[in-house]
Amino acid sequence: MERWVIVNPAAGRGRVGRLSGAILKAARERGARAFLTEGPGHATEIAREAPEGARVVAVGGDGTVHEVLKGLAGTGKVLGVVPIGSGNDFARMLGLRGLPWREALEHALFAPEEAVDLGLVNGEAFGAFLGIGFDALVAKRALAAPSFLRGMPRYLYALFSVLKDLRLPEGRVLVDGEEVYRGRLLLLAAMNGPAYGGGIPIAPMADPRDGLLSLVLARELSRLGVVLILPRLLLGRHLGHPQILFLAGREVAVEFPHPVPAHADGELLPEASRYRAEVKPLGLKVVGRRASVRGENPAVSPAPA
Ligand SMILES: Nc1ncnc2c1ncn2[C@@H]1O[C@H](COP(=O)(O)OP(=O)(O)OP(=O)(O)O)[C@@H](O)[C@H]1O
Repeated sequence: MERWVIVNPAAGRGRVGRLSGAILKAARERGARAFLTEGPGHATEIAREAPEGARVVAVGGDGTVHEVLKGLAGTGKVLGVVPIGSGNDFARMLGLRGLPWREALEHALFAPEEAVDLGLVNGEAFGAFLGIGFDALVAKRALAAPSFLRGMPRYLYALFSVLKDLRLPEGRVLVDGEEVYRGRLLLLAAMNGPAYGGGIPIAPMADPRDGLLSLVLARELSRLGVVLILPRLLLGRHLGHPQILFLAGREVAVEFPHPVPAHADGELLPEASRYRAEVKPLGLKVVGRRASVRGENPAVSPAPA
C-alpha cells in the first residue's frame, strides 16, 4: 500500500511550517512519499494524484483535512490525520487529539482503518461539520479583520462586528423532504462530529457512524439573545433553549431569498441561497482511534500492509 503525507506549512499559525522539515523527514524514513503544499487548493490536487487504495495523511488543521478529503471522496483511498492546526475538529471527531506529532504520524501511517459517514453539501464533500448563516458570517468577517488581530481576538472582533449589524434572513428548512422550519434563521449546523470552531460542542450527541447528520437550528435571536446563549453553547448546554431545535436526518435543504455564507470544515463555500446537504453512510475511510482500541470492532477491516 502506498502512503502519502501532505503537510500544510501555513497551518497551526506557522507551527507546522516550523516543524515541516522534521515531519517530511520522519514520513520519508517510514517509507511514505511526503509533500509540502504551496498554497490553498494544492492539497486537493496532490490527494487526487495518489493511487487508488493509498493512505493519504493530512498534516495541519481542519482546512487541510477538508482539502485532502475533497481529493479522496468517492475513492477507495484512506484519510489519515496529524492534527497540528488551530482548529482540529475532524481529529477530535475521530478521537485523535492529544498525541505528540510523531506518534500521531505513526498512527496515521500504520494503524488500522475504519469508516465514518461522509457529508456532501451542494456536491462538495465535508468531514466534520457544515455551518450555514451566523457562524459562517463570523468566519468570513474574521478573514477581513485587521491583520494585527490573531487567534481568539480576531474571532471576537468578527463576532461583535457581525452582531453590530445583525439582520437575520428568512429561511426554509427541510429535513428528509419535510419542512421543519420557516422563518428568521440565525444558523443551521449540519454536524457529522460533535464540535466545530476548535471544540465548540454545538451537537454533543452527534455520532459520525450513525448514517445521519445531526442538525442544530437556531431560530430568531436578538443581539442580546446571541450574546447570552454563547456561554451555554461553549458548555454544550444550549440544546434546551427554546429557540434551538435539535434534529437529525439523512438530508437537509435550506433556502433563503438571497445568498448566505456557509462553511464546511472551517473553509468558506461558494455563497449560495440554497444549500442541500446529505450524508453517505460510512462513505469515508479514515484512520481513527476506534479500530485500534482493543475490544472494538473496526467498521472496515484493516487493509493488508
Ligand atoms: N503553502 C500554503 N500557504 C498558505 N496557505 C496554505 C498553504 N497550503 C494550504 N494553505 C491554506 O491554509 C489554510 C489553513 O489551513 P488549516 O485550516 O489546516 O490550518 P489551521 O491552523 O487550522 O488554520 P485556521 O484556524 O486558520 O483555519 C487552508 O485554508 C489552506 O487552503
